[in-house]
Amino acid sequence: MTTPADIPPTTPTDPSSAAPTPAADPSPPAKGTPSGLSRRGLLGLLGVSATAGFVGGVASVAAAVPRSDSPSVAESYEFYGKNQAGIVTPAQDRLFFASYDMLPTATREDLIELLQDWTFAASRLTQGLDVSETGAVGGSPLLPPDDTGEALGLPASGLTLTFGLGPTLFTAADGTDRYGIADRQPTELRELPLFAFDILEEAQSGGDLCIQACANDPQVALHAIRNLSRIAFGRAHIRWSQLGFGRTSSTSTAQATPRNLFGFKDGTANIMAEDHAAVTRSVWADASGDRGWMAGGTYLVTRKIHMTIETWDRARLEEQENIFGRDKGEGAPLSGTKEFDSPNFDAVRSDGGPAIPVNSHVHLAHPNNNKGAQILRRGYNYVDGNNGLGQLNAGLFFISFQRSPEQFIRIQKKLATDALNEYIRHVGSALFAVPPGCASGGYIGEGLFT
Ligand SMILES: C=CC1=C(C)c2cc3[nH]c(cc4nc(cc5[nH]c(cc1n2)c(C)c5CCC(=O)O)C(CCC(=O)O)=C4C)c(C)c3C=C
Ligand SMILES: [Fe+2]
Repeated sequence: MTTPADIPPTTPTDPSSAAPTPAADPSPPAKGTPSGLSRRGLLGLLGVSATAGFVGGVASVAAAVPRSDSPSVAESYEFYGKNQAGIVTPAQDRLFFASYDMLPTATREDLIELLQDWTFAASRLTQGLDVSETGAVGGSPLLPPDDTGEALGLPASGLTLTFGLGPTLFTAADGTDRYGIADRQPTELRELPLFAFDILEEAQSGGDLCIQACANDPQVALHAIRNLSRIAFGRAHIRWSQLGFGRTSSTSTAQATPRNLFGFKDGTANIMAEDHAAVTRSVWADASGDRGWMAGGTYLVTRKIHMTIETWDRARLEEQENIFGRDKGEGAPLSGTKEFDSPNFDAVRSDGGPAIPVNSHVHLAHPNNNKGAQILRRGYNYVDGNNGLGQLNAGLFFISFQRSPEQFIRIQKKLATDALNEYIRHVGSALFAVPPGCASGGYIGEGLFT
C-alpha cells in the first residue's frame, strides 16, 4: 500500500448517496491473537499484568463495523502511506497530544511489539473502527472489553494519529542504549537548547515516544489516546499530555485562517500542503547522512507557550498590531492591506519609522531574516483552568514540523528580541523524530530495527 497519507479526506459530496468509510478491516491482524493485537497488547487492554497469564481468551470475533453509518460523517484519512498523516493533512479542530516514557523493564522486543500494536490499532481507529476486531462489545462478557467504548456511534471525524520517537528512546539520560538503537540516532535528534525566556517544566517536556491525535471531535481524539495508552500497558506510560482546541494554523489553502487567543489571525504565512516545493524542501527528511531510516519522515517540535491574556487584553490595539506586525481585523502585514500581501520590510510610515517594526513577531520569524528557514506550524489553543487570581492558564500548544530541528532552532533564537515575549512564556518543550509512514503489514519505525 503506497497511497500517500496526505490525500484529501473521503468526504462525500452528496451525503444522500455517498457510502461511509469502507467497513473492511484495514489490515490483517498483526499478531496471532483473534483481536489482531500482540498477546502483550491484549493484556494491556484487559488490564491484566503480563505475569498473571492470559486467561479466557476472546469469545468471538465481531465483524469490523464502522461506528456510524451516517454518510455526513464519513471523513477519514488512510493511515498507511509514504508519509504519516497529521502533518500536511488539513489541520483538524481538536488535539490530544500524549508523550510517553518506556517502563524500566521494557526490552527491545517490547518496543518493537508496541510499535506494531500501535500501528495495527491506529489503522483501525483512523477508519472509525474499534481498537480491535473484538472491540467494545464483541468480546466475552467475563472479560473487560478491548475497546473502552466512548466512541461507539461516533464517526472517524478526520482522526489522524502521528507517532514520534524522542531522543531519550535512543540514548537515555544516563547514556544507556536501552534498545540497541543508539547508533541509529540522528545527530540532530538532541534535546533542544535552552532559549531566552524559557521557564520549562520537566513535567511538560520531553518523552521517549509521542502520539499526536487530531480529529474534528474531541471525544474521538481522546478515545484514540486512551486506547493506545491501554495497549502500552506494561511497556510505556504517559509522561505528559495536552488537550487542544481551535487549530491555530491552516495547512491547506482550502482552509480559512483561524485566530489565536490574542485574537489575531494565525497561520497566514504557513507552509500549505498544496505548496509541494515548500513541503519537499522544508518538511520531509531525506536519506542523507545518518538518517536513512528517516527518509519521508520529519521532526516534530512541541512548545507549550503560556499567554498572559489578561495583560494582553489591556494593551492598546496599536501596540498589539505592532507586536505582531499585522493588523488585527484583516491580518494584513502593516506594510499592506490584504491578508496574503507579502510583507515589505522596507516600507516606512509617515513618521519615517518602519511600517513593520523590527522587533515585531512577523519581522523576526520571516524566512528572509532566518536564512530562508521555514517550518510547518500546526498548533492549538489550550486552556488548563485558571490560577488562584482567576487568570486563565491559557496559551498556544505550538507544534511545528520540519525536515531538521535546526529550522525551528534558528527561528526561535531569532525570536529572542520579539516584542511578543512580554506576553508569553514557554513552559514545555519536546522534540521527536517522526518516522515515515508504512505500508499495510509493516509498522511505524520499522526502518530502525532492520
Ligand atoms: C519558533 C517558531 C515560532 C514560535 C514559537 C511562535 C509563537 C507564536 N506565534 C504566535 C502568533 C503568530 N505567529 C505568526 C507568524 C509566524 N510565527 C512563526 C514562528 C513561531 N511563532 C512563523 C515562522 C511565522 C510566519 C512568519 C512569516 O513568514 O511571515 C503570526 C502572523 C500570521 C501568520 O503568518 O501565521 C501570528 C499571529 C503566537 C501567539 C505565539 C506564541 C504564543
Ligand atoms: Fe508565530
